[in-house]
Amino acid sequence: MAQSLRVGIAGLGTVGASVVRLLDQQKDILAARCGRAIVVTAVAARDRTRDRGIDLGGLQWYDDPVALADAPDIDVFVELIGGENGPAKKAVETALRAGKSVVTANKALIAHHGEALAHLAEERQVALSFEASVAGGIPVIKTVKEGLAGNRISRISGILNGTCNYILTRMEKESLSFKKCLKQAQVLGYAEADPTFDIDGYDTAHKLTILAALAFGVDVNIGAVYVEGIRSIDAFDIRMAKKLGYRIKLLGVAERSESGIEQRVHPTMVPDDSPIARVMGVTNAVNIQADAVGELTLAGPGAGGDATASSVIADLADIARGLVSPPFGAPAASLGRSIQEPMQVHEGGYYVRLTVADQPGAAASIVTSFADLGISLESIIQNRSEDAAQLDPAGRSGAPVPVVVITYATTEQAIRSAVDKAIAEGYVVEKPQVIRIERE
Ligand SMILES: NC(=O)C1=CN([C@@H]2O[C@H](COP(=O)(O)OP(=O)(O)OC[C@H]3O[C@@H](n4cnc5c(N)ncnc54)[C@H](O)[C@@H]3O)[C@@H](O)[C@H]2O)C=CC1
Ligand SMILES: N[C@@H](CC=O)C(=O)O
Ligand code: NA
Repeated sequence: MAQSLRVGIAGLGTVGASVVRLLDQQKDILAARCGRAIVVTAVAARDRTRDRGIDLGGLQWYDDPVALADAPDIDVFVELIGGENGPAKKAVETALRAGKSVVTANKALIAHHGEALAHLAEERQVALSFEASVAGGIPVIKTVKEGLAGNRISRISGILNGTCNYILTRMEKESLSFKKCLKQAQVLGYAEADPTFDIDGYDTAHKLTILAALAFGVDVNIGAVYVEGIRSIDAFDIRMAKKLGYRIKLLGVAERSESGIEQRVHPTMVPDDSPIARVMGVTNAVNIQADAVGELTLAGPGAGGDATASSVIADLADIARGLVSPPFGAPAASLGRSIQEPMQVHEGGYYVRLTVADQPGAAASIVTSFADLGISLESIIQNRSEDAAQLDPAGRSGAPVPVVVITYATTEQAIRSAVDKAIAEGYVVEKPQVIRIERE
């Protein structure tokens, strides 16, 4: 059998520990498939004493991941530390400069520095692989880069953050608080070290921009993504969505338009009988629309140690087989500038919740504000329903009342103007809630 592939792993947290354990557990199957063994020979981690439930005996230990990245006795450097800059970036650059292939699960790093790192990898003719960085265990990067190489992709969208989908699912199904669900996602190892990346939508944006670069052959441009997270979604919106026949999901959507590429991340109401609405818990789903294959949907675990390790190991297997290709499919120098569609031109339906003082004329002023902007309303819900009563259980007269407006397709610009106009009328007493609706 050919020489073993010697792997150095930096970061032995949720994903790193799973990679070490799974590489050992699957060593025979991997050796048979790759024609050579894949062996962890060295690690870099901060705490030598922590019990990670894995056998680290006999491995060389580095305190500094950059020193590991430069070590002459590893062939591949695996970065599982995380973070856009700091030691992760320095170590990955060091490994690539030293002519070593790199595998990483770090979407923040790739979304911010992917192009520069791809140039470096291509110059040195080594691999820079990041299957684990998007949708955890789903082999979506391989699918787009290899499986769909003969397609022109028009749209790629989906649920790309396990933590947010887990939170929204448990809030809906078990009426748990946002805070409690987030805490549980952290305990299960789904959330980022700083979970604001999850709940404020940036993690989804990182993943989306990586997919957009692969799908459309454009630069990795995180600045081009419109981002909103799920922090403002509350139990009332979840219940209203259900009543109206929708479910709320955090979606990432990258789509070609006539004038550019739209990249957006925001909570979205989807029909509750649609396939995307049925994706629950930590599961992610990616829908791809392409000219030859038509439509394709991949679903599977989007986070968690073993599921993510599965993708890291798939990248290592490719490297063990000697497969090296440009990190973004096309050579980095050929990636075109993406022309970002401004969010204001986005068209679709909207859910708008305006909490107003319970006074005569309040609801009528909202209807007028929307009508003045030419927005057609599918429905307006403003009676003192049980939902309103829950906001104000005493049912006091004059207490704030939520007025929910569902619109037919209109533009983001029109909605923003209508909401501003409604606020200017003086009845609105809380920050409005605006959720986009995807009806198909
Ligand atoms: N947890 C998940 O489900 C998924 C995580 N990822 C990504 O994988 C990467 C790792 O994530 P997790 O394992 O969840 O994080 P984690 O926080 O559990 O593990 C990171 C480890 O890196 C260590 N570390 C920090 N600085 C270091 C340094 N200078 N030298 C050596 N080790 C250092 C930390 O002590 C920690 O043990 C991140 O980029 C994350 O975004 C990607 C997909 C899924
Ligand atoms: N925090 C991320 C981990 C995987 O990428 C998520 O919840 O999806
Ligand atoms: Na993946």
